[in-house]
Amino acid sequence: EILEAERRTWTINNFDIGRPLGKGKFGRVYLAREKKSEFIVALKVLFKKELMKHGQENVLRREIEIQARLRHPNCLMMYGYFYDETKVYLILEYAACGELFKKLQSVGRFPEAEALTYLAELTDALLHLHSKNIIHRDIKPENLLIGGYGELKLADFGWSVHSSGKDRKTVCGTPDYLPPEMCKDKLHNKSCDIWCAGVLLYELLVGNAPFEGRDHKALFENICGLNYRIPPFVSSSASKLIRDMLVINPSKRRPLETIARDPWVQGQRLKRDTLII
Ligand SMILES: Clc1ccc(CN2CCN(c3c(Br)cnc4[nH]c(-c5ccc(CN6CCOCC6)cc5)nc34)CC2)cc1
Repeated sequence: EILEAERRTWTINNFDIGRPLGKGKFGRVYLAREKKSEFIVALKVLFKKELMKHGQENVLRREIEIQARLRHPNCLMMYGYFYDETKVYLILEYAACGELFKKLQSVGRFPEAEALTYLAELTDALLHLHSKNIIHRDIKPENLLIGGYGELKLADFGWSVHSSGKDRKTVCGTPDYLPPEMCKDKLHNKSCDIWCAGVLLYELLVGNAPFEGRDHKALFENICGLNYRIPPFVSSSASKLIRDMLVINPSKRRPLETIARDPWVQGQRLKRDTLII
């Protein structure tokens, strides 16, 4: 019944508010329960004043319009939204196992099968977005959540955009993850998500991002010069996959379709049939 609620107007009184799940620049996310259905959600509360002060209104507008269109097991659902005079509220799916980067921090780096399972799930989510002509553009561990079955959930579509064929210009994303074309002349398209998925795979397997630099200039030089090393503990198959995605020329990057269908990747995928309590 929460889905039929899309047409309903929600207010904060429909929810019991639980513990805070995290704080962001423009607001907070709370665990919450819809009173009638007792359905558990994550309620993202954003302060209008803060959003206006930093000109983030259209980032939020895009996040809402894009997330409302997505229905995929590896994309965090948005069930609805509402606002009052000071705040905007997004009613989001609750990912029971938290944030991927927190898990990465606590384990250091993931075993290959787990890292490749996350990559395969991210690829499935990105193929869903690309099928709707949406580029995410800001893939990084901070924007990836883990659902109750341990599955990856792509979240935070604030920087996503419709890529209706013509290339985009807005520079966005996280410096470590920026593809070369976004560091240089800023024209980019869907293949920037392939680069970011490659940076993510590296970070999940190694524990830190491939490109570093004491400042943005040094970082961009390393990105555009493809200056990174893959440590010896990474298998040759995983190394080859990383090298096939971290390619300067966007059109030469390995297409996501072939990654999702790669027999070795499929063979590594963990089963996601046990709820993690
Ligand atoms: Cl405005 C803003 C405010 C905060 C943030 C940062 N996070 C963004 C993601 N948030 C969550 C969303 Br959206 C949806 N489902 C979630 N589920 C969780 C979550 C779930 C469980 C935990 C508890 N950990 C689970 C793993 O084991 C250790 C304990 C921690 C976080 N966070 C979110 C939490 C806050 C981003 C933007």
